[in-house]
Amino acid sequence: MNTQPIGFIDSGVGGLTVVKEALRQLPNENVVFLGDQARLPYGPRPAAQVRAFTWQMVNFLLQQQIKMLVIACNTATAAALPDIRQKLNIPVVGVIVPGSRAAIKATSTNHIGVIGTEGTVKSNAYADTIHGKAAHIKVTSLAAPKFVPLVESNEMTSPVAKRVVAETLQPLLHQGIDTLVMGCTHYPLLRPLTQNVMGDDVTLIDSGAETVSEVSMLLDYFDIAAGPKTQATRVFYTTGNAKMFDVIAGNWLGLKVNAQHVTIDAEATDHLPAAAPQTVVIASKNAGKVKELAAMFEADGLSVKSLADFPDLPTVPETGETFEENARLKADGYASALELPVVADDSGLMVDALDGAPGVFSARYAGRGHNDAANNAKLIANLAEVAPEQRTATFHTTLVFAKPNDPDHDLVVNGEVKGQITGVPEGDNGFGYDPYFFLPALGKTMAQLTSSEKNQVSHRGNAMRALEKQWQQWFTGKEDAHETRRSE
Ligand SMILES: O=c1nc[nH]c2c1ncn2[C@H]1C[C@H](O)[C@@H](COP(=O)(O)OP(=O)(O)OP(=O)(O)O)O1
Ligand SMILES: [Mg+2]
Repeated sequence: MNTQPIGFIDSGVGGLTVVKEALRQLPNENVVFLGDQARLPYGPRPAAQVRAFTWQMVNFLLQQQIKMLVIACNTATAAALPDIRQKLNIPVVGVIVPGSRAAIKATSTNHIGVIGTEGTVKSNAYADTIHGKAAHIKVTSLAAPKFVPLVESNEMTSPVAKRVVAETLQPLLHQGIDTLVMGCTHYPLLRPLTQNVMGDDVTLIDSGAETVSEVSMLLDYFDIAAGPKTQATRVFYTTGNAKMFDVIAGNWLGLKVNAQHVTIDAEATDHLPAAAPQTVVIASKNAGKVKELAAMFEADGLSVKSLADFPDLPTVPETGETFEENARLKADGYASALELPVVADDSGLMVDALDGAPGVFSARYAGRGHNDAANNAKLIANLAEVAPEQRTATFHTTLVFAKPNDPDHDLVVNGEVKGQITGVPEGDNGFGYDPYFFLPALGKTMAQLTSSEKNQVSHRGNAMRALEKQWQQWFTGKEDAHETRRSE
């Protein structure tokens, strides 16, 4: 008989779904739980950082003399389980193998769906585990990054939750999936909504609950179970707000919970970057711009969305008088509407002989509506009397990167390229004024360049290179105020 506690760790309250199952299946066991809510969510963080945070939690629980460790977090299991298991001399259990095993047992169509955080999906841990045991099974994985914030804000049953769950799960419907792994310990708190969307014929696998069966078996195997006479204790720690934790944990476990707030080794984590986004939304309706910016962001390893992915979003009007004002309006407006980090571009052509026109009015030079042909015709007409050597012009781009609801900390960069306006258009690539914008150094118009050649010399490419130097640091909140303050 061993009355030392079993330790559970998670990024937040999600691990409580595992604890709940442990209280049910193993009522004699003492339990100590640590949720790292101060640094939640783990899902979007780089694996190396998740590993570092997980080790800090482990070290905290080792001081509580735990006899077994349960990593009640899929993201942490995917990133850190092998390393931790190898270095500790107590049994260490993760959630991915038990969840995979249960899913294989449940499926009869041999098509399993997996929902998880970006980190878990990216690690491919479920697909690899399932295929390692049963290669013939098809696994379709989907990141559901919006689920964790819903649970942590105690929004499990709100209309917002209902809409988010329905929208997120849409891609998994009508594919023959008969088993869905809830591959994040937060997700069972959204189980009723999830079941409703997937339909009653789909078996939902609660990886956490399956994990407790494994814990139970290992307690017997190592002969370290607590005896029947134990007066079991349950101790809860959070690195975040203890009151909020008590509310969610109390409701979920049906217990009076009195969590203690703890700080775990914050000093050691100071140098670590906060989570950088893995997806950027390019807040533009111009397919030409989106294509160019997407190519550059994708080369940096980010996935890209554009406003075309959010067709119902109202258009943000460009009422500013400068490129920067308009780019800020678009970036701030769309970032708040989408609750996501976005990049906006405001750009245009400035012709010296026309005193900088069309400038910020480039898109509507010939009137409202985006008609490149009409804009170009007006440009050429206005330059009819201007000699070729006086047709010098500049393309300008202002890019603004914005976080949701934080317009005072936008990251603003500019890029330009100089050229000449030709009388005869050349080339079919690019968009807008490209066929008339001649680059003397290359002997070609912008429309005669491939998109990657254009990115190497263009105003947008130059702005993007300035952005690449700064955005990671800016995103993690350690930006240099000079680079981000309003430049007017
Ligand atoms: O590389 C370029 N090559 C050719 N033309 C370009 C370029 N870059 C901007 N332009 C022109 C197109 C448009 O006439 C105006 C931008 O207007 P601007 O409001 O920033 O963009 P937009 O309305 O087309 O899309 P959105 O506001 O949704 O990003 O300058
Ligand atoms: Mg526009």
